[in-house]
Amino acid sequence: MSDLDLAQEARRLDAADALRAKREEFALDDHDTTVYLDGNSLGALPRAVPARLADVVEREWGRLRIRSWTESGWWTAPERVGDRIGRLVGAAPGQVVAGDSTSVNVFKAVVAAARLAADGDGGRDEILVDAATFPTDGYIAASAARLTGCRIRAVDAGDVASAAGPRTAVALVNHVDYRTGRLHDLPGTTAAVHAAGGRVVWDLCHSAGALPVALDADGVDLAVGCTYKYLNGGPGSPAYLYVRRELQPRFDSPLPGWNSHADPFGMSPQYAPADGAVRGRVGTPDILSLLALEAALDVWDGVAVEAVRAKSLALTDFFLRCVAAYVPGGRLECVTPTAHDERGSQVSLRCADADEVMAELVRRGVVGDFRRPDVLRFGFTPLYTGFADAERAARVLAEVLGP
Ligand SMILES: Cc1ncc(COP(=O)(O)O)c(C=O)c1O
Ligand SMILES: Nc1c(O)cccc1C(=O)C[C@H](N)C(=O)O
Repeated sequence: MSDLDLAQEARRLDAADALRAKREEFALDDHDTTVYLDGNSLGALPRAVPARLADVVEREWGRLRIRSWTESGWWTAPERVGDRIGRLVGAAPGQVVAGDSTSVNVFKAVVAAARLAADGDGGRDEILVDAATFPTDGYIAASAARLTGCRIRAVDAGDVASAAGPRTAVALVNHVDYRTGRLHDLPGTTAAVHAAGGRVVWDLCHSAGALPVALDADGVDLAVGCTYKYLNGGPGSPAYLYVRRELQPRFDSPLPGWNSHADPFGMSPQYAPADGAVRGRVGTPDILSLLALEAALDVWDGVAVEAVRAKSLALTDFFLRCVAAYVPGGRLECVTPTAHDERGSQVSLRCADADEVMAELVRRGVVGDFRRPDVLRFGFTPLYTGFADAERAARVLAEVLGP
């Protein structure tokens, strides 16, 4: 198909796109000159956030000051925002708490899961870790292992189900691989680890807000994720922790700060954990970031994650078609699976001199990112990425790679 045909098809697909209007809710005023395909690293700014943040600063902090902890709902914001995230990851209210970083929540979840296993039959001393994990998860799991007397075993995420055995305390797995964009089998892996008697912690950083996640329905024990990618919460916005309701009474946090106390203002020297998701809190929440995130989540009102997923797959399929049509064979290797049930919301292409290629793409207005040693990563955020963006990105990529 010629460039013209694909450009026309892109316009037709954009015109028929039910999510098209959502793009206007984001500050993407440079979209004539820039194609932003890095929402899997830092989501774009929802237009409503600056005014809300100004209100939080000027009125809630500036005028109400300390009263805002109660009158503006600051104190309960971690659970309130957690519930809104819960809707996007298939968690009924009361199981998700927003706060801290993903790294810190990985620590809480893995140590708590290892403690649960020790509580049970005691013979479990193995933490399985996705061998290709985003590094922070691996570092933290290794520290959690040292603290809990466990040992780490790294296995491919796809092999966790078969690797889980009588020694497995917990498996820490990424739902979508950050480098390749491979989507792992959450229901099957969770069921297999459970059948072996272990617990599973899922890292949802690259799936929440990009595809349906069914934490409750799939029986997940614990999950963590960030909110600055597909949830558009802003740089360093709070992460979240899901603790399945049945496990909450036995969730023994390794970071039992005063915010997780049953009576925080009792200021007791004895620790008594709160019930419910609150138990996952640590110290004072980062209110400015948390309330920016809360405002950012408004873009999800009236949006079904299933519709986002359908568009994500259509966008990534279309991008791959455009790349195949425009880029001469042999220049790129796609490392993202083409099967829909194995693909997240990104396309990763391996090529020579990928760092220089990405730098040139960015200079020409196509913003993706480069992951060492040789991966060009393009993230597709269906709430604001269109088919014409995908076509243009592929065309500019072909220009950069040359004949
Ligand atoms: C899978 C995954 N886990 C964790 C993180 C980062 O954790 P943190 O929010 O603590 O920086 C990222 C990205 O930064 C990630 O892609
Ligand atoms: N969290 C990030 C940051 O603070 C600076 C730059 C990038 C990031 C990222 O989120 C990287 C991302 N998790 C990745 O998948 O590569």
